Amino acid sequence: MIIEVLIAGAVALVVWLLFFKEEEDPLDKLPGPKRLPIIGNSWELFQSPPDKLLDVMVGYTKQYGERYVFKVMGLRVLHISGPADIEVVLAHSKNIKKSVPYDFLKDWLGAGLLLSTGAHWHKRRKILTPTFHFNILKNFANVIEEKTQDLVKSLKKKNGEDVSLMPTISDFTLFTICETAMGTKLDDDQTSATVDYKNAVLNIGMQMLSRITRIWLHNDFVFKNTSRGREFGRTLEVAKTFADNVIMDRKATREQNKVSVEEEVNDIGTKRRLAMLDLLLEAEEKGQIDMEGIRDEVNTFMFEGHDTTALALTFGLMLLADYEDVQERIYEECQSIVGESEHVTMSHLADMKYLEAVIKETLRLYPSVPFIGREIVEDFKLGDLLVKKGSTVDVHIYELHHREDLFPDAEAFKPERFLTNELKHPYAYVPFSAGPRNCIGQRFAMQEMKTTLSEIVRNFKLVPKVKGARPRIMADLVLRPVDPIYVKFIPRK
Ligand code: HEM
Repeated sequence: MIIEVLIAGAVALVVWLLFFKEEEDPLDKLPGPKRLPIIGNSWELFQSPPDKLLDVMVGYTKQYGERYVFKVMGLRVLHISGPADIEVVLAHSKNIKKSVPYDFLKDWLGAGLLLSTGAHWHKRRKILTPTFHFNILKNFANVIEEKTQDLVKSLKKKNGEDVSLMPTISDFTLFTICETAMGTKLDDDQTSATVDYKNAVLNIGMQMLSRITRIWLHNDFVFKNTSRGREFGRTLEVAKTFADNVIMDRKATREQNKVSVEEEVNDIGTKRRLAMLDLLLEAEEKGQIDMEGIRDEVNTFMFEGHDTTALALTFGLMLLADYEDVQERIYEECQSIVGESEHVTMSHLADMKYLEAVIKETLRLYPSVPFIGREIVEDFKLGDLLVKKGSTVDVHIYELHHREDLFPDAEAFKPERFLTNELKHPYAYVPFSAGPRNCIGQRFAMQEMKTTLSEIVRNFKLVPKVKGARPRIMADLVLRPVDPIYVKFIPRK
């Protein structure tokens, strides 16, 4: 470790002496932790334990306000948490390039939708957008409902014992994204592969965080030749092999059944399942995407499509267990809409306004994606402040959602605040981001979360292990509980 630090220091000094002549920049006038010559705030970054980065960032926002600058070597990172600034950044049509830390994922997610930029991103977004069209989501409804029924059955078998939420729920969301978007059923005999995949995703997040804090590992060549880099490579292989198997499985099914996307779209209402992966495989046949591109998208959607919703559901169930009155109100809403009907349908879901408010409030308090980073490719202005090309902007969704001026009594769980749809600013609430790079899967996510929570509340009363207990949280790619969360699911009579 000491050697790594000394090498980093020596390299930084040589680079600075040889090439560096800092230009003046309006961002330098903004507050922030004291920036040292050459290294800026790299030392603070290095000193922050990766699992405490969220706390450190929240602390800086409290200390310096809604705009502060953190400098990593010569790179100025502007951190913002005010809705007006966030609107300008997220709505910008040119500044859609992701920031440096996202590059650390490129050996995993490649040029998939989350990481790509420019014309490549536009082309992919156009191919993939139809996958989340209302009619296709309607087609997914059967699968989501079926998976939810499986979850309810497995929770009933627990006989009211404490259930650790995250592993249980992330199995459910992983199985659901595989069976809907990928058209691949994960059989029980794949359980160990599923666990390996989920652990790999967790490790990737942690490894990425520790790389962020060690700036000498930002360089790919250096990183790949360290033990951390080699370990990271092995972890990626586990995640990528899982995705490859899903692709092979769907390819084999298509070849056996001669599945066609056209046929399946026309078959809405039947049990046939249309998959995003089919759309990609058809695009491959038309020469619009190659196999590597498909792999990148499958890795991207499998990660984005299961981890984000698992976290939102986990935090949501934790809050419901604590707030019996909220559970009862959801139950009554479900009874009045669904009645004794066996299954929840899309039109039932559309009427569940209170449940929707509960989900929104959960995502306000615990946004699955707490930060978004952009590398600025074109100068732009935030009011009077010029933000120059080459800087980075970090959008702090977490702090935005916790502002007292936007959400009075901000730390309290109050779903009613979303019943009136009156936000104090159109960008006060952006759990799915906004603008051109907003979340492509948000309607899918809402459908899945509504189906799951309504079925769970229809079937169980939720009881917390310890009332009012809250886990410590951390942010890697997503916002995670550090401690396990346990809830009892007591079957309703
Ligand atoms: C509660 C659930 C979810 C939340 C809170 C969420 C949030 C977000 C956010 C904030 C972004 C912007 C990230 C950035 O700019 O760096 C994003 C992008 C994305 N999300 Fe989601 N997401 C959720 C569920 C899903 C699901 C279910 C899918 C897929 C089925 C998905 C697929 C994606 C993809 C592919 C992108 C990149 C879009 C692009 O850049 O064009 N997400 N999501």
